[in-house]
Amino acid sequence: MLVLTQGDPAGIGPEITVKAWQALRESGPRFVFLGAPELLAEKAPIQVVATMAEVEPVFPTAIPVLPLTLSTPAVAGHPDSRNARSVIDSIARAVALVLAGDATAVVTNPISKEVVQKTGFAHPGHTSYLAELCGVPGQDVMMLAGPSLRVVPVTVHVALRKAIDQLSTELIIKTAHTVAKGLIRDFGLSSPRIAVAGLNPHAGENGLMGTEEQEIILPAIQHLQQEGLKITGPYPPDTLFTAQARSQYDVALCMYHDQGLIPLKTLDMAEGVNVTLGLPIIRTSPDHGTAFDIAGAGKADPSSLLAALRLAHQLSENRKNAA
Ligand SMILES: NC(=O)C1=CN([C@@H]2O[C@H](COP(=O)(O)OP(=O)(O)OC[C@H]3O[C@@H](n4cnc5c(N)ncnc54)[C@H](O)[C@@H]3O)[C@@H](O)[C@H]2O)C=CC1
Ligand SMILES: NCC(=O)COP(=O)(O)O
Repeated sequence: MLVLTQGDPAGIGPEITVKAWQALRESGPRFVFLGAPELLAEKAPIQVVATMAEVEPVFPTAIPVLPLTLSTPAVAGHPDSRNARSVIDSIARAVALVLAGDATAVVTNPISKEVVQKTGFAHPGHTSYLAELCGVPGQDVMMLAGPSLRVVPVTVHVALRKAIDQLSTELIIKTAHTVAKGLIRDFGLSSPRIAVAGLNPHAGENGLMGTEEQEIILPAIQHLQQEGLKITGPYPPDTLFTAQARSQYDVALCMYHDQGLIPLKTLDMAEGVNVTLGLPIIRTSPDHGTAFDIAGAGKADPSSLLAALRLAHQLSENRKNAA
């Protein structure tokens, strides 16, 4: 049984939750929504439950809801930081359910980083908060996975100037270790092929356009190769995502957020899934955000959430079988 968080109540989370339930109610995978019941109640049959034991038989006929309270009524498209507490509580309670063995994986609906950070939330998003909740702070790695491509940004939610400053040989090595372990254990790849992007145009062209490749990235690759990893690069970023290049690797290690997420969303926006590696639990999420601009309009596409629910189920089965 998966647990699906509320996400921002003013975003498209409630709408895609209902659409996902309509698609999965007969076939599964089954999930329980951990959020305010009124977000779904007008759009679909719901059943408020008190414990996880009640969830399973409810799913084919109603969305099972473990209830949370909002501080103020949600208005689609108009986020309100007074509801940030319930957004954060939903994530924390979902993780606790999985750690306790009452649910198999956490799937998160999108949150607004701006809204939660206004209330003092100290994390740039779910990913590092999940690691903290799981007792493994700093071990989290973000991976976006789609049918065409997997990407991992080595630096994530920081300004581009800071991302360049944050890049280090040690960070690349640590990230690659987590990626290789996750792809082997959860995705069933026996020897994942990792391609590493350069940072600069033409991957620096031998120092002509930047030295990070020679000073930071190449030493990490050489170290990891000596450990036996199938890792190559640094490759010029502009040709790393062609169909021919993608056929040569299982995951691309990217030096900053948009270097990886632009190709991923361009190729796979509808079916892209955000997976957190490095945790003792499985967590997935749609690749998109809160989409406040279309919230409440009935236009939201549930495909990425559906892919996230299906992948969470598959990964938890893989992990169970591997154990
Ligand atoms: N996992 C998460 O919690 C994520 C949260 N965010 C947050 O979401 C907020 C908005 O971010 P944006 O950059 O505007 O990205 P966004 O993904 O929310 O929206 C970008 C564009 O794509 C459209 N779109 C997104 N998902 C769609 C769907 N399922 N169906 C139809 N159209 C869809 C939107 O209408 C908008 O035009 C920010 O606060 C950001 O931090 C962004 C990405 C992931
Ligand atoms: N760009 C990906 C994103 O914003 C998701 O972040 P997180 O909330 O999963 O950490």
